[in-house]
Amino acid sequence: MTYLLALDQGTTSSRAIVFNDQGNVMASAQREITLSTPHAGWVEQNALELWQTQIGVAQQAIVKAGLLAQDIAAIGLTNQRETTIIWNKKTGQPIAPAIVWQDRRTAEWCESLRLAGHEPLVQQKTGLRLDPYFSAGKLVWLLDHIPKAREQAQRGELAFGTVDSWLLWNLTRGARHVIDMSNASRTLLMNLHTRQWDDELLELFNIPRALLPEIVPSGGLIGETADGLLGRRIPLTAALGDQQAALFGQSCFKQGMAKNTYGTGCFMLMNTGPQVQISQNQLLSTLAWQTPDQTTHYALEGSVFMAGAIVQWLRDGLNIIRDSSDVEKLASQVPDCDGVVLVPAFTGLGAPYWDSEARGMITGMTRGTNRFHIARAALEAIAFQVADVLTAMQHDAHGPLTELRVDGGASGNDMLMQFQADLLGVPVLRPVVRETTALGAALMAGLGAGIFKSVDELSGLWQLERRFEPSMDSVTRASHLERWHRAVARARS
Ligand SMILES: Nc1ncnc2c1ncn2[C@@H]1O[C@H](COP(=O)(O)OP(=O)(O)O)[C@@H](O)[C@H]1O
Ligand SMILES: O=P(O)(O)OC[C@H](O)CO
Repeated sequence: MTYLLALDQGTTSSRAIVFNDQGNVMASAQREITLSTPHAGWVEQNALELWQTQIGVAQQAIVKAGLLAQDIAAIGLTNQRETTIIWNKKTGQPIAPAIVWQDRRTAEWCESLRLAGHEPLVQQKTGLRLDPYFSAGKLVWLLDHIPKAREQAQRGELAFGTVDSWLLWNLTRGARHVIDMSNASRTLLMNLHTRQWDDELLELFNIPRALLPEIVPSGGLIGETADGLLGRRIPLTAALGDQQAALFGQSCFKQGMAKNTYGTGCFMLMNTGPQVQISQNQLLSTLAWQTPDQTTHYALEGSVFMAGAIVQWLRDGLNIIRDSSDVEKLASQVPDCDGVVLVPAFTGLGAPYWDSEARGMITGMTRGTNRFHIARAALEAIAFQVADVLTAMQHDAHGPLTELRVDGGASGNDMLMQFQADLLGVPVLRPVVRETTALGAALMAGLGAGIFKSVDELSGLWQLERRFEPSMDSVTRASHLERWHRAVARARS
């Protein structure tokens, strides 16, 4: 039997999963990550903790599977995207905490570039927007605020990377300073058409080129784990951003196929094939992956910042549930929200609104409103945001989607999935393996190591667990959406 190890460094935890070559989970290990918010709008993590937890769970997963390092044919890495780290090449020490994708400290930097009229050029080159979400602003912030960082960067003493770069640097003990193409496409610095760092953008943002990693394909030999880390050296044959990995793990290999991941946020990606398609409807264009045969796929993406995180807020902010999975029981105590709508604009709104100023709001409350209604409205809010993204995606795709594949922590919630299918009017398909992010990384690693000969060989591995059929009539659907859009308009004003 051949085994593949997926390393999945996410926002809330570091995970490692051992798969066999049929895509079945053999063993897994997971550790939570600390997140700190030292100022309003700031979100940071300790880069060393990301590395230490990730290597720790990798060792644990191999042991739990009853294997030795020599039994692992290859490693595939996948990660939270956009999160920005700069470290000293000599010491390997980060110069500051990692600035997490959710961090909004660079809102003013983005606004000034937007006011100067640069957004159309940036969008045409990168497929992205001038939003604090992406890495470039975070990188510039570090260069401008950490003493001596800019001079050191100019002298080539520092390295910039997203989480994949940082982990690959550590896994190879500094032998490789690289970034995979899908992660590079989230930095605001890679030209989506040439798949190279863009000199014009580097100049516009004043970023020294010496800081940047080498861009490598998502699948193919990147390097080997350093001696002593996991026992024997293991080939590192894949790296890709977690949402792109989930698209791959969902077997969305063909143009027009789409998935939505319900994690901390929600990320819907649709494969648009080998051509870049710049969105006309407030979505992002991104690189999905480049396989070892040099085939590149692109995707349209709708990123929603608050999804499962709303449920965490019910748990930690309102204390009305103990565990995230309790929300379904609470919400099903009432037949509907009784007019209550929750707009989860806690950190503004992502796609398709891109409004940093919008703030959270609960509308339609009466004396009869109770925690059951709030819990239900929280779940519905996840589905409403996804519906807005899907509408935009259908406009970009010039046609309706025929199905939506789903995964991520909150996709286990049957009530949410049924409401989602009802709102979309599209069947929602949940696979047996819901760890599709890790699966995607493992399968890509298998391709990179030559265990699988082509992507076609992988299509048969996807298995349906449950299909949610839409059952809501169109009048009810329209009235739900109308109430939601009215609430969104108020949260934005
Ligand atoms: N049954 C559930 N219903 C709704 N949300 C859930 C449920 N179970 C987990 N979640 C939410 O899913 C998120 C965790 O999903 P996961 O895919 O592990 O996230 P990430 O990859 O972003 O770390 C948490 O925000 C949690 O609140
Ligand atoms: O760690 P996750 O699963 O919340 O994913 C984060 C995304 O990659 C951010 O773009």
